Amino acid sequence: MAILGLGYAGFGSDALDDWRQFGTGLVGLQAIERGNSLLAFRMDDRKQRIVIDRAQGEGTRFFGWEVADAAALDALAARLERAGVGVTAEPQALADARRVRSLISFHDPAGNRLEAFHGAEIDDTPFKPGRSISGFRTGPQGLGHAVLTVEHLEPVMAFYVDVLGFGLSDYIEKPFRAYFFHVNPRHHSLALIETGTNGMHHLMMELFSLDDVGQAYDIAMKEDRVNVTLGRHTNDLMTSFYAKSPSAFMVECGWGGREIDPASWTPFEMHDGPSLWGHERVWLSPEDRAIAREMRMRAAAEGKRAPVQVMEGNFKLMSGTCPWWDGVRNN
Ligand SMILES: Cc1ccc(O)c(O)c1CC[C@@H]1C(=O)CC[C@]2(C)C(=O)CC[C@@H]12
Ligand SMILES: [Fe+2]
Repeated sequence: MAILGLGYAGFGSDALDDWRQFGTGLVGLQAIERGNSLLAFRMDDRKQRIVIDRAQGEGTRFFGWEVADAAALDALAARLERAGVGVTAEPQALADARRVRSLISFHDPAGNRLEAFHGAEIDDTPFKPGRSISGFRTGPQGLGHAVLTVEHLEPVMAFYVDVLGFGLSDYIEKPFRAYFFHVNPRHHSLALIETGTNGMHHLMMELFSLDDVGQAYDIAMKEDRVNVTLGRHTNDLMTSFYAKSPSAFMVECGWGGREIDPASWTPFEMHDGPSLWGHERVWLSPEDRAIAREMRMRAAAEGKRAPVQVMEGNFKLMSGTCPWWDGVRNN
């Protein structure tokens, strides 16, 4: 598959001070100041993973999809052009700003700006988290996942699957439509929810330790930023909560997501709802929260739970396959 992962993401926003505080103090990102207009965040050994740009309007966004090398980037550009998608070869100045060797840009059918790049720059100073956390699970799984809302699912899905080569992981048809797509062992790097409006729903970042998420939850509670309570998803088995970010989308802080084997994966329809437990939407009426809770508890009484192997996968990571772990642990 040409696309290896979600390498970076960027958002237009005026709220740089709020984003700095939110990113470092709640999520645990490392803030890098890039002049008056740009705030960059590191998550790992790369120079930047997320950028907030004051020069772009609130609501603008771009996603950086990673490919292996210059040949893969050329092949992807040719494939897009054959599919009738307009492709821009971006100048070196933008590649420098993105901290990559080279990139192209294009749009998905929902109007999201996509970039494809190779050669992410590695920083020569170790990642230094904004608060004491164990670190982010990135590497071959990319920065996390992005979830977009779309007016109509079909054309957007066709683009990601047929043109970009994303694989369908699973999907919900009722009571809403949501489709989950992978490009590597991360269960999904992209998901689409059909809401009738094209927009940004949330960005998920995965931490190495459940305590990192629990401690973020305490901070989010204190700052009144919890929008969806702590819970665990039925499909990627991620334990997470959703915080209100300073922009009009949520940030999901997660832990313990499963790995899949893209070569042997068969997509399926999810019939048991989005969560094994928790994930109450705080904006719902008490009555609607209770209805959703009843549904979860019925499934729980029937023994719905995650397999224990997921835990073993994470213990393996904790014994030192993460290159930036040692530098981070005692900060
Ligand atoms: C279903 C699901 C599995 C794994 C994820 O990382 C993930 O974000 C989701 C989405 C969960 C769910 C949804 O699909 C519809 C809108 C929901 C209810 C929210 O507003 C928060 C959780 C969202
Ligand atoms: Fe998510």
